[in-house]
Amino acid sequence: MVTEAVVIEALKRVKDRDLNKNLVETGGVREIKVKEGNVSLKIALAKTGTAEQMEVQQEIVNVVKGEGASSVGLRFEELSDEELQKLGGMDEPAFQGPAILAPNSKTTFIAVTSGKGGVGKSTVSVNLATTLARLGKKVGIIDADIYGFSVPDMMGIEERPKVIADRIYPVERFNVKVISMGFFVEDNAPVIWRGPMLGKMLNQFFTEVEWGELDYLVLDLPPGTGDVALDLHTMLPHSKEILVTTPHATAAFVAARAGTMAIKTHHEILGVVENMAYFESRVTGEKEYVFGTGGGERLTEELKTDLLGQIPLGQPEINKEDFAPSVYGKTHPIGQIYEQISQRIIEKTR
Ligand SMILES: Nc1ncnc2c1ncn2[C@@H]1O[C@H](COP(=O)(O)OP(=O)(O)OP(=O)(O)O)[C@@H](O)[C@H]1O
Repeated sequence: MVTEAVVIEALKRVKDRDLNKNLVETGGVREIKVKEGNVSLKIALAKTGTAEQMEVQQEIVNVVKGEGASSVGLRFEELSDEELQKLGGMDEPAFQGPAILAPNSKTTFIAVTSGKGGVGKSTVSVNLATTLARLGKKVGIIDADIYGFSVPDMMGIEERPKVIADRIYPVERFNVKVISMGFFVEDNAPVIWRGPMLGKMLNQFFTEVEWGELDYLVLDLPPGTGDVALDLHTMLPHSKEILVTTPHATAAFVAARAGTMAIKTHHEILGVVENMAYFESRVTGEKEYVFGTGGGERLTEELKTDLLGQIPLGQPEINKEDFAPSVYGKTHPIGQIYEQISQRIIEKTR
């Protein structure tokens, strides 16, 4: 005959899915009434209104009927916060993805974005990556600018990544591990990318590339607020953003839109880099504001963030032995500015 004691024993065989403990252990059996084979129960779970609740419900009915009950009535409620705390909180579902994306990953993701093309986003990405590495950090860069992958050329990379046993090994240059969409495209052919393809490609860069341990992974994103930027926001909820703009009012205005998306998706904006900020005459030292002034400042005000630095117009020295057309050396005045910006980034991401 079904009794209260029998029902309790049966409920020990049913687990609260979120706590991985049986309903008696969790204190979730709130009420048991047994009357002429009819059992009525009130059960508290960590979470209700979920698919797991439906499973638990079915399992309770099965085990109690298995003990001879002719009917089982059920009501549910949630365990209190204090009870949950005493039970050590809910079991986090085990992370399934690549190590670099795991919640305990030590890698800081820095997405470099701009509103408009041609403002120097790739140049800034490459130089931040190389100076962060120069300052002793373990750094990787993903050239995700599928409309204009330029990072390999800018860094003077001619080789391709090695593939060993289905794992992709990034190319190393100036102590930065580099992966670019350009490595996987034949003969610089134009590519028509559709949204889902872009997301897949990016996902592969996280799952199939052997990054090793990284302090920073810099992402050179396509300009604007398109598919890739959106995918990335979902894929990397903790990534931090740097916005690149020129001093021109229009560039700053468009960049603000990209920044607003970061805010909406709860991404921290590390700050703004104003590129092509001025031209400094080597002869007189006088500064000319060729593209106007104030774009970077206006953007920082709008997004309530910091101006990380202003980079003047200027080309790197050409070094024939170690050719990299867009990487400013340690002693170049612009290289020094990048070093200061990198130092600020390190401070802000400690
Ligand atoms: N501070 C600078 N001084 C002089 N030239 C610069 C500077 N910054 C960038 N450039 C040049 O401007 C051009 C555009 O730069 P870059 O490709 O980095 O821009 P981008 O915003 O990434 O463009 P896209 O979105 O089209 O890829 C390049 O030829 C680059 O060498």
